[in-house]
Amino acid sequence: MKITLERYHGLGNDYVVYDPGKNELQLNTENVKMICNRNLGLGSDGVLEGPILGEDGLSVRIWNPDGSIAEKSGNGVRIFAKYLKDAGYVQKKTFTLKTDGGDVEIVYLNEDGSRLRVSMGKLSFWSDDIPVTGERREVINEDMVFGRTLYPATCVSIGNPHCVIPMREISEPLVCKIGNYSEVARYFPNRINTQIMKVIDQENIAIEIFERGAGYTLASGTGACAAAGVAYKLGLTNSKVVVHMPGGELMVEVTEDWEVYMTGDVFYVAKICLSNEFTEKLRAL
Ligand SMILES: N[C@H](CCC[C@H](N)C(=O)O)C(=O)O
Repeated sequence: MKITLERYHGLGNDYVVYDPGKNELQLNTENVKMICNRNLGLGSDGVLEGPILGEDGLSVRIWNPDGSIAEKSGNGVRIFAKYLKDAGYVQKKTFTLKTDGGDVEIVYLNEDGSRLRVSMGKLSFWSDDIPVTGERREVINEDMVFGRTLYPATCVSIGNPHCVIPMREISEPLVCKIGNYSEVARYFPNRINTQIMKVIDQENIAIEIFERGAGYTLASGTGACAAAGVAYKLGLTNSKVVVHMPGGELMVEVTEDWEVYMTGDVFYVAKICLSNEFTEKLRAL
């Protein structure tokens, strides 16, 4: 059984693509964790399993490195769209990709598909969509306790759940300190992705990210869309902003009815052929 995967990254948020049409192994929580393990396996911020071919189109399953499945990934769908072009599954300039968190519209902006614009779907601040416990309301600027500190949290779904906290200064240590509590806080039945956000000016924000099921990452597409939506909702920025992250920038645009468009790059790193020994290890999990 020869297993090959393709490694890409979106602004330093790295994924491996696992094509079930080319590989026999059935992915599961345990073998995904082993593949993503940065010491024992390939190391990755997740696995993109697909294309899964259905009557209603192409879909991708998004695995987190802790073995959980995410509804959507912004860097993930850009990377996967590039894979689909590289592997010859898609020739058109634009197409719809299905995810557990809803359909996204992909537009290739250049010849090799390394720059893409994605219609990421609609933002919802409603507690039952995210979800957040308590009576049904929009979760805007609510005091939430993470660790032993109170933070002004605004929560939003873009298919997957996000908590965004505006701050004067942001840093990796700070988002990790908060994220270790917020990810599993009692407010969030499905856990949560956390971004702390610094508003630079009306057209620029910066975020640090602690992802659900992955921890600290250098960039997050859905995190960037969530933060841009929160900044606009709170009246802190215009509807079109550049989101600055440690791994790079994404352009995010929010429409009047809370649809979100994200534009950014991805990069193809390598084809990876697993050793027989590692393949056997995965098959045993
Ligand atoms: N860990 C996230 C999914 C990946 C998000 C991020 N890598 C992106 O680019 O959107 C979750 O459990 O919702």
